Amino acid sequence: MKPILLNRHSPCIRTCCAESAAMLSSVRPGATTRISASCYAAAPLGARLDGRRGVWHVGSLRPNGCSILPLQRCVYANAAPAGKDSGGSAEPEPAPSSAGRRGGKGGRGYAGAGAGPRARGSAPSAVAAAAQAAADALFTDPGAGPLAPQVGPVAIADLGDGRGRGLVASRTVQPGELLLAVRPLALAWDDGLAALGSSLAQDPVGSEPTPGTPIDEDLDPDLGLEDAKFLGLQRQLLSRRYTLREAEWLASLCGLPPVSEEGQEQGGKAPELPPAPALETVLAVGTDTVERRDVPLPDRLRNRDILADVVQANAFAPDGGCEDADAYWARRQVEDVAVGPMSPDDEYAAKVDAGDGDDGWEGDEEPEPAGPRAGPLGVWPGASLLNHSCMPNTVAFVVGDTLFVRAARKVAAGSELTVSYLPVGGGADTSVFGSEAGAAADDDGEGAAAEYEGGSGGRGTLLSPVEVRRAALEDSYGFVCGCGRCTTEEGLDPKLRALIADIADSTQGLREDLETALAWAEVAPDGEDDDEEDEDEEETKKPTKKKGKQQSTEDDDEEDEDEAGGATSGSKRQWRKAAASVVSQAGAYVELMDAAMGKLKLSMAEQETAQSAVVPLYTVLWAALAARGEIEPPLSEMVASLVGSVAPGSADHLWWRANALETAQILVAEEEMEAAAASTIVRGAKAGFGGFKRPEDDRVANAGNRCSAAFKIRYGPISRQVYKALLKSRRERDDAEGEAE
Ligand SMILES: C[S@@+](CC[C@H](N)C(=O)[O-])C[C@H]1O[C@@H](n2cnc3c(N)ncnc32)[C@H](O)[C@@H]1O
Repeated sequence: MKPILLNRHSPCIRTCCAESAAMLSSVRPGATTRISASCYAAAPLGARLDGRRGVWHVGSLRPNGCSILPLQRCVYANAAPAGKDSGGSAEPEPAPSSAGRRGGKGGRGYAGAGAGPRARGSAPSAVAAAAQAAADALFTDPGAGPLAPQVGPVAIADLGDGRGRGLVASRTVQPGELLLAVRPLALAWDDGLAALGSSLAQDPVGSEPTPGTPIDEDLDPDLGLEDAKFLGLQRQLLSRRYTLREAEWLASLCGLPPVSEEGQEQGGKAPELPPAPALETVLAVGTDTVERRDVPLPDRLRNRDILADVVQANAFAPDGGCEDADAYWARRQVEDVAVGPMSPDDEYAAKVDAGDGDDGWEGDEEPEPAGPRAGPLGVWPGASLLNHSCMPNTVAFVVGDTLFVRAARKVAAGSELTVSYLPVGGGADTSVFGSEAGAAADDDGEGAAAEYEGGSGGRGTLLSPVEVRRAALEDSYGFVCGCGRCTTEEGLDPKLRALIADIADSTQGLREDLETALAWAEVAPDGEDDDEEDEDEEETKKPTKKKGKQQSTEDDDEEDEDEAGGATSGSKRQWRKAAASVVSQAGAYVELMDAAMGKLKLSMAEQETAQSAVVPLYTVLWAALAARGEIEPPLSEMVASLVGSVAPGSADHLWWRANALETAQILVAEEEMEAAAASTIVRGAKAGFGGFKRPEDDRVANAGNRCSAAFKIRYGPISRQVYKALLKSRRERDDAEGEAE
């Protein structure tokens, strides 16, 4: 069997791996597929990681061409039909482009095109057989696969107490479990908005809504991105055609009774959860292979105010499944560390794959990677019944245009399933209604809490204190959040609350101080050694950030005195002092917090709430330590970036969370082995064998700390139990895999 090689820099394979792992089943049985070394999601399919070099053996065949996530820069792996050997090192036909439907992006070519042969041996037959069975189960056993063709253990419930309807778990749900997979009623991507603006201006919505006024009336040339998205959704709801089920859902979201096929009202019948889309539908984004859409928007819904309300109350802005450009490049770096730098062939293939649809090399110019895009704003039936909590137990993210909702922790049978309407903060702008609700906190402008920026540019976030979160939610949705975290936070000891508010205020100041420090670092020399002579002026101008060795504050001051004068040493001195000051202030707050929490005998819930309230402080502290070179980059940075960049709630994500430390250990061990080979003699002579501190200890701890911070930033507080559950499920999976092999 000839191998098929996928590009190892195919981000979506990892990012959305729980869903896209299914795509691996499209590869020829026994084929060798080379993808990211960290695509652990493939394991449940029976794929096996070969060593640590990113080679997977996959053992299943889907006769159809597979095009995972055509919106992103994904691999198209068109396996030849069963029994038909393509007769070479994988030259599948180009996958049909569906990306052109959105924002004019073209399809992508086969990732391996032009990359040359990178064949590995075929998979051992036992592994291939196991993989085949596992992959087959994905399609034949409704409960087995990540895209099982039914909705997860979810039921609609009338909750009372002012929260209206909601979703509850119909049985105990494990962390990471898929709860919903839903296709949208309307969807707006950032990159489609320019088109939306001009199309709204030139092509007003055809049929004038009655009895409301045309949506286009709101259009003005300075329309902001968020408003344009909301208008775009209204326009789509107005002008598109629906399946009967969708029309019923829309009516239900409008608070109107559903209509039968003959147009009769069906008096208050509660909507059923929409069935999960078939795998083929999810993969072939934008096509309607399951149900025909032939119902126009019912006249009674042709009302601008009604549609505006539907959008306002029900639109989600979940994670797009692929991360933003920074995280994408950060991950590329990590991959380089993990599997070695790309060969020129691979680099070329990755660029083509990430580019705008060329599937071959044309001309001299290299195609530029397009970079992943942010998530869309959309209305998804079913998921629109999820109520908010500041300690949500689910996360939502988009693959293609399908919204996936997964459990972020264990949920007991009968408990309500919740999601956060606020962005999580800390720069990871994963949110449901993030921009709207977040912006509301800006206007509030009152008191210390309102000034607190919560790590997300002045917006109320999941990490903001209770007052800010509540103000944002009340402003946007008109409810006062009474979730467990809000009530716990309210009930905290007044002194501790005051301390948290104080810390929240100070964090923004510290963040600014750190920025100042980093600005100084930009102009400081890039010398390895602090007592070196200043570099020449050319070097001084280089915009580099100092990431040097560990250095105490006292040493800094002493050595500053020794330095030659002038702008260079001045910059260096300023940078060190500013960073040292941030470290010491943030450190003092952390100690205060620890002391306060130690004195008050807090319950677990109170501890978690208090800790989550100061996560932004920790972020600043880590950044300041890194700026001073006290956390050794790049490892801790890279592990944290990686953890932060995968789709929240995906199996990949949960895996990374639970195994960050282990990952760091592997990376460090690898690095250390290499370093040791080079410097055993020197180190042995300096410290004596066994006499020196193993350098990985701190670095692993740092990586672990940063990962759990990233976890908190995404999810809010996480209990020990959940963390244990994740580790346990990981261990169980490892054991099962071990036995299978
Ligand atoms: C996306 S809908 C959720 C489903 C809604 N409960 C229903 O019955 O259709 C959003 C609306 O639900 C209500 N809601 C959501 N979370 C809530 C909470 N934690 N407390 C009170 N009301 C909430 C608010 O009225 C909000 O505008």
